[in-house]
Amino acid sequence: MTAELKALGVYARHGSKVVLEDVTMEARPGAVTVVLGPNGAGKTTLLRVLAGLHVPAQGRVFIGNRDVYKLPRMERARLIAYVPAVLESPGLGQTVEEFVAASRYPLHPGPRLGPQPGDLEEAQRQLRRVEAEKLAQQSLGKLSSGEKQRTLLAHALARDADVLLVDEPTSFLDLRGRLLVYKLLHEEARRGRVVVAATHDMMLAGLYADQVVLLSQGRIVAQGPPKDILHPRLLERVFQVKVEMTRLGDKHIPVPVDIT
Ligand SMILES: Nc1ncnc2c1ncn2[C@@H]1O[C@H](COP(=O)(O)OP(=O)(O)OP(=O)(O)O)[C@@H](O)[C@H]1O
Repeated sequence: MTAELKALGVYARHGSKVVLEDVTMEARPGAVTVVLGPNGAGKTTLLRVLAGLHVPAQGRVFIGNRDVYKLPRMERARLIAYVPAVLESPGLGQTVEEFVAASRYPLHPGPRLGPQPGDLEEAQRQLRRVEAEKLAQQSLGKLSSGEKQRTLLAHALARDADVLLVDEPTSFLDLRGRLLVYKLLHEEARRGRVVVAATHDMMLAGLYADQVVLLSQGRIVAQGPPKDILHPRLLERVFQVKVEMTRLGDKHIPVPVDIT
């Protein structure tokens, strides 16, 4: 059973600029936690801090009682899969299938010897899940933005990690792709993983979040279940837009209708 992911009193900087201040949050297994905030709020930095990729200036990050920054690198890679918002890989000569399979290297002890038995099959399985199986033999450098985004998610899913951290996972996707990705994130959560997704889209948060962490100017403004956090007054203050609520089944969805 996966343990919860916790940030305690985290401060983070880029150079001399402090971009996260006193962030304390928890993401529990079984739930999709959405980090919601406008451009520049610190979402990417927070996800990278949680992933063990951006050392906090202060504070700590734990999976259960294990300090993420004290884990050996390969063990951390086995535990945490991080999906950046954009693919900036130097290995653009690789095929999509090779790239996705390479995500499984941390699962195999010893030197890197190329794909191990089962890795390519797992890559193909994850490419099918993101509806990108036709891309398997294409060069990574020749994909559209949306195709790259699907490939990045398949890459993370192939790691089979306890913790899945995804940064703006649907920014380049068509409507079916968006619905598919959040469906997959819920499937992963239901399998007992910790799933954290960052977005600036309050409607997506209303539709898909089990928990919301609302971030503004590097600080957490509120966190909890969507029904407690996604209130027009709070959202209007953070996003500086006028918000109306609409109902969809048992969900209350915030809809931005104008700028303020
Ligand atoms: N490499 C960097 N060097 C200096 N400042 C940075 C760097 N990366 C981010 N920042 C600054 O840190 C702050 C938080 O950035 P971050 O990318 O974490 O925000 P975000 O909420 O993910 O934004 P967006 O929604 O626009 O992607 C911003 O003010 C940004 O200008």
